[in-house]
Amino acid sequence: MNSFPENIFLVGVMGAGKTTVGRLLAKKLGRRFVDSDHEIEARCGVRIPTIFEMEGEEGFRKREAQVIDELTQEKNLVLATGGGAVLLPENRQHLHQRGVVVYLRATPHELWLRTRNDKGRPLLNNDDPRGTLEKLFAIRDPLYRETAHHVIDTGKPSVNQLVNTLMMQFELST
Ligand SMILES: Nc1ncnc2c1ncn2[C@@H]1O[C@H](COP(=O)(O)OP(=O)(O)O)[C@@H](O)[C@H]1O
Ligand SMILES: O=C(O)C1=C[C@@H](OP(=O)(O)O)[C@@H](O)[C@H](O)C1
Ligand SMILES: [Mg+2]
Repeated sequence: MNSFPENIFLVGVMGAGKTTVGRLLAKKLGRRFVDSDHEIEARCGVRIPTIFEMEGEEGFRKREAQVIDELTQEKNLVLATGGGAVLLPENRQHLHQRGVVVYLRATPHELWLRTRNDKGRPLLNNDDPRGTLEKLFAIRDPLYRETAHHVIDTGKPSVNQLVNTLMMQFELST
């Protein structure tokens, strides 16, 4: 038995490292890892951009809320959410109340460097992805802070360093 929190939920803007850090953290803790985007894709049988094309962002958000409600009721899970998961109050509440939430934070510039070659994020497939990230950061940063129990800067440290820092932080705070 270890003293780590039962559920760990990662939030943050696109490119913060939720999927990458979450997967390694779960491996080190021997926990199940789920990414809400991957779960939505598995249920729909199509990739995220196709869901946005067919149902718009609104349709995607409904699917995301359903998946987050279900997954947050599990135990011993590391969950990487999509960057927009905090937009709905019900998601913020479920995440905050059902696990320990970590906000992986980075600057819009750092986020842009990490996402600029990846076409799998429909909200960034426009002429000004950098400006979009700045706007999303401004709107969502307060929502991530409201939802999270911990905030950690991910701009400089490696994925390994972040996972080690998180494991130490959980050990100290439980
Ligand atoms: N701490 C980090 N240092 C360097 N690159 C990172 C770091 N965290 C994530 N990345 C890279 O950034 C990209 C986006 O990471 P990802 O985990 O998909 O972010 P998110 O799920 O938050 O959108 C990936 O190519 C990943 O390898
Ligand atoms: O920020 C957002 O609204 C989104 C973030 C994406 O996940 P990542 O944050 O893992 O890239 C994915 O859920 C979808 O493209 C929408
Ligand atoms: Mg992700």
